[in-house]
Amino acid sequence: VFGKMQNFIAVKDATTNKTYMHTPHISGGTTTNPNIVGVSTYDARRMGETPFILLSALFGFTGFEVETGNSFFADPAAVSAHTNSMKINDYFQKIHKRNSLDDKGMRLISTVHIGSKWNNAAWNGKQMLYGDGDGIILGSLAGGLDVAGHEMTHGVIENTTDLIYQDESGAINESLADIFGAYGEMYATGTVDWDMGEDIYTPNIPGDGGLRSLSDPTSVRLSTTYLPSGHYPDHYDDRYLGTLDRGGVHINSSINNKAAYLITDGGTHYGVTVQGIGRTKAEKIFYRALTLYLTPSSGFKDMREAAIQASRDLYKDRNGQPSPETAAVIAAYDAVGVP
Ligand SMILES: CC(C)[C@H](Cc1cn(Cc2ccc(C(=O)O)cc2)nn1)C(=O)N[C@@H](CCCCN)C(=O)O
Ligand SMILES: [Ca+2]
Ligand SMILES: [Zn+2]
Repeated sequence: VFGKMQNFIAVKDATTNKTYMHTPHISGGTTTNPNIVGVSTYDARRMGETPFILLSALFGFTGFEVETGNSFFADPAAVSAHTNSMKINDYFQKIHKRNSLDDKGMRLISTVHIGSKWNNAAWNGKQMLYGDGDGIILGSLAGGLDVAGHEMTHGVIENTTDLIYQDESGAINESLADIFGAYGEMYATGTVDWDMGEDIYTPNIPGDGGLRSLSDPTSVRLSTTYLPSGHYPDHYDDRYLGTLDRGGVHINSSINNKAAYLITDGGTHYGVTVQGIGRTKAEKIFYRALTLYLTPSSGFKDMREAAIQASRDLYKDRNGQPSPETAAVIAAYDAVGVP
């Protein structure tokens, strides 16, 4: 689960005489202009999410130096957060030619051990935060490569379309975070996996999937944080219309997640058959839709139109007929009932 020891540099801070992890990471980019993206990982020493985010906003606090000491075994949560951020950055660099989260080479900052047994991870507008989990429902969230991808994609979204984190635009924001979290993990591991957080979910129960499923959202019970019961929806007609979870941003995201799954791997859903086009095409369509066509208030219908237009740009219609790629996008959004 935890990142293996990687060749990161343990930097000794002369003043505190403590070492912490810092990696001037050369990632991707062109041979003539390698983009050096700094990577720094810190320890919150169980400071709660709220006080941490407050200190971060007020003083730019990032946490304390990671105690690596001279022991060979550094803090595994810190190692995982550190190396996972590098892997996801490589994904955006190599696949989408994006130079870090802001496309300007911004430093990748992670802080681990947020809160006490905190069953969550978050993006605070500036960096990734990881809880240790309670060891029952979740293990250390830094161990999830798709979790890092999810949080870092929030950073990409904030630096591109900045979808309003509420109701339908919030659900699209959440969905794109799950989608690029999944794509980034699949790219880095070379294996297909449509679960979110499977590496950290119920650490004592192997093989029971993750917190959310992109391939079959209804197969996972809704997490108690967002709704007391029920399942994630896989059709627009079943979308949540209440006020919990900022209007169901982590609930209705599953509708667009299902569409992305169908576009990528294909399938028949509520009687509509989609011929999948594979991740290498689907990820380009979603990235282009996010960066060129979506706006902050975009909802599901806009997401459908943006994906169709992005696909048409990349995979031209032929004699008036949509390409197989565009046909897949249209069929997938038909299948999940987005008009
Ligand atoms: C990225 C992903 C691993 C994480 C998943 C997550 C974690 N939680 C808390 C949680 C976990 C497990 C349960 C359960 O009963 O089984 C309930 C709630 N709810 N969702 C997640 O989705 N976090 C949110 C955090 C939102 C902001 C937190 N203030 C996000 O990044 O959007
Ligand atoms: Ca996964
Ligand atoms: Zn999220």
